Amino acid sequence: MQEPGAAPDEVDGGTDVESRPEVAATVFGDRLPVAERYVAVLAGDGIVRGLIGPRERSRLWSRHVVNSALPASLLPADGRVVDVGSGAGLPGIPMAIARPDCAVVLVEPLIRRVDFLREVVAELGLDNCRVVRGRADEVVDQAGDADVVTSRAVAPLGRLALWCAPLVRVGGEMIALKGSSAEREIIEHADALAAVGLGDVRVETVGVDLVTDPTVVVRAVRRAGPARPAGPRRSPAGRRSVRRTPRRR
Ligand SMILES: C[S@@+](CC[C@H](N)C(=O)[O-])C[C@H]1O[C@@H](n2cnc3c(N)ncnc32)[C@H](O)[C@@H]1O
Repeated sequence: MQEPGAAPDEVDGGTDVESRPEVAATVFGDRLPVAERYVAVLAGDGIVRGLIGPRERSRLWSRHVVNSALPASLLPADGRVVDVGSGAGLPGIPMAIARPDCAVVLVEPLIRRVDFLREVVAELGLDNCRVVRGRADEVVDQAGDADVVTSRAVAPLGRLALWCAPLVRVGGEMIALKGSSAEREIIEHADALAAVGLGDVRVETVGVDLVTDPTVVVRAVRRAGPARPAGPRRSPAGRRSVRRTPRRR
C-alpha cells in the first residue's frame, strides 16, 4: 500500500488525478473521506500494480468510482450483495462505501487482484465487505443466497446470467452495469436469461439528475425454479460438455 500522504499522481509521471467532482459528496455523504482514500489507492497502488490503466487516473472519480456507486441506490436496506469479477473493486467497493448497511462480498478469481482487494478493504476499514477468491460458479457455497448480484465489465449478459443466477436468492436481483450495449444485450441474450430463471429484465439509467454520463444497468429478477439451464449438461462457463465417443479401432 502506498504511504498516506504520497502524491499518487507522481507515481509514473502520467496525467493528474481527476479532482473530486461535487456530486461525490451527494453520492457518498459522510463516507466521502473513505471514497477519497479509495481513489488515492487506485491512483497509486492500483496503477503501480497494474489493476488500473495509467490513463484512467484522469477519470477515476467520474468514470469509475461515482459511476459504480450510483446503482447503490438500487440496493435493498441491509442487503446481501455479491459483486462478481471485482477486479480493483469496481463496483463493489464504492457500493460498500456508499451503503454501509449492506454486506458486500467481492468475488474475484485472480490472486494478484484478491491480494489487492483484501489490502484495500483493510486499509479503508470496510467492515461490511469481504473478499472471496474464486470464479462465480465456484463460490455458491460461500457467497450464494444474495439479495443482489452486481457486475461491471465481466462478460456478455448471457454468460453473466449463467454465473450470477445461482448466487441470487429467489426474488433477488442481478444488476449488471452495462453502458450503451444494454438494450442490444437484452435482446441477444433473452433465451439465456430465461433459461436460468431471470425475468422482468429491464434497462435502467441511474443518476440522470446528478451526472452527465449516468450509469446504465440491466436489472433482472430471479424467479423460482432451477438457476441452471435445462437440457444437455453444461460446464459452469456455459459450454456444452461433449461426451467423446471412443474411436473405433
Ligand atoms: C475487465 S475486469 C473488470 C473488473 C471490474 N469489475 C471493473 O469494472 O473494473 C473483469 C474481471 O472479472 C474477473 N472474472 C473473469 N471471469 C470470472 C468468473 N468466472 N467469475 C468471477 N470473476 C471473473 C476477472 O478476473 C477480472 O478481474
